[in-house]
Amino acid sequence: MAELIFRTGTMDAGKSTLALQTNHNHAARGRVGLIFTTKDRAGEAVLSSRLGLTHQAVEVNPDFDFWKHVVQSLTAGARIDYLICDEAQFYAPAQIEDLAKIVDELQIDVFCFGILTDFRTKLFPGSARLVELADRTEVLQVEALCWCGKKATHNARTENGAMVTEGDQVVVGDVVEDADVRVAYEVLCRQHHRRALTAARAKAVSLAPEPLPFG
Ligand SMILES: Nc1ncnc2c1ncn2[C@@H]1O[C@H](COP(=O)(O)OP(=O)(O)O)[C@@H](O)[C@H]1O
Ligand SMILES: Cc1cn([C@H]2C[C@H](O)[C@@H](COP(=O)(O)O)O2)c(=O)[nH]c1=O
Repeated sequence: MAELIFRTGTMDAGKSTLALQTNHNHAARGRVGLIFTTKDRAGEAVLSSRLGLTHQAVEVNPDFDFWKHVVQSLTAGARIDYLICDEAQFYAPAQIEDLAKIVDELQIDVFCFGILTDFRTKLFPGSARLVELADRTEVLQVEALCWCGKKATHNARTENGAMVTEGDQVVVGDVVEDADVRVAYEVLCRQHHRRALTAARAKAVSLAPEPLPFG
């Protein structure tokens, strides 16, 4: 039976790497797959991992029709055993529903990869629909860490080095600790996300001079 699988984790957890490994492992056994992504940091129509691997992909725009694309390919004689779908948090809920239909009606495995929540800790609509529809939702085993050493569970957005909790849900960016980068991201544990305590702020606080003792 084909399956819809959602593999999730914070930013920088290794999702795109796993997407490329999944493709490699299936292709190595003679299975034929299609690769999709959207808004990858490396540019349009490319799936990139921070480990340096990249693969050409179909860019999923808001009006992209998965069902039509797959049915047209099959009708033209192509073989499709599986789909790899990266940055799936950005897909529209209707596109996720089409992926579920592809699994059920065409018996094609669909492997989705993406983050669950945004910088405000709110679910992305695409990820919410995946959690609702997937046969399995798996959290990546390789854990990204908060600066304190605990497992990172949340994605923080920084603007000019300071954590923000307001703004557009979608802003493409990377995890970098550099106050000169206008918009960046940092993974944190819940406690430090709640307190807006990023690595830079924690360092600044720990370097602040001790107040003079009174009396
Ligand atoms: N120089 C490096 N050496 C070893 N591993 C690295 C290096 N740079 C990045 N990584 C690994 O790559 C992971 C990020 O991979 P990536 O697939 O781009 O993440 P995601 O798609 O989840 O944002 C990091 O968590 C780390 O494990
Ligand atoms: C938290 C958050 C992230 N994004 C963007 C930033 C990146 O371009 C991607 C995540 O990519 P990764 O491969 O998982 O590192 O999502 C965003 O647009 N809004 C957010 O709130």
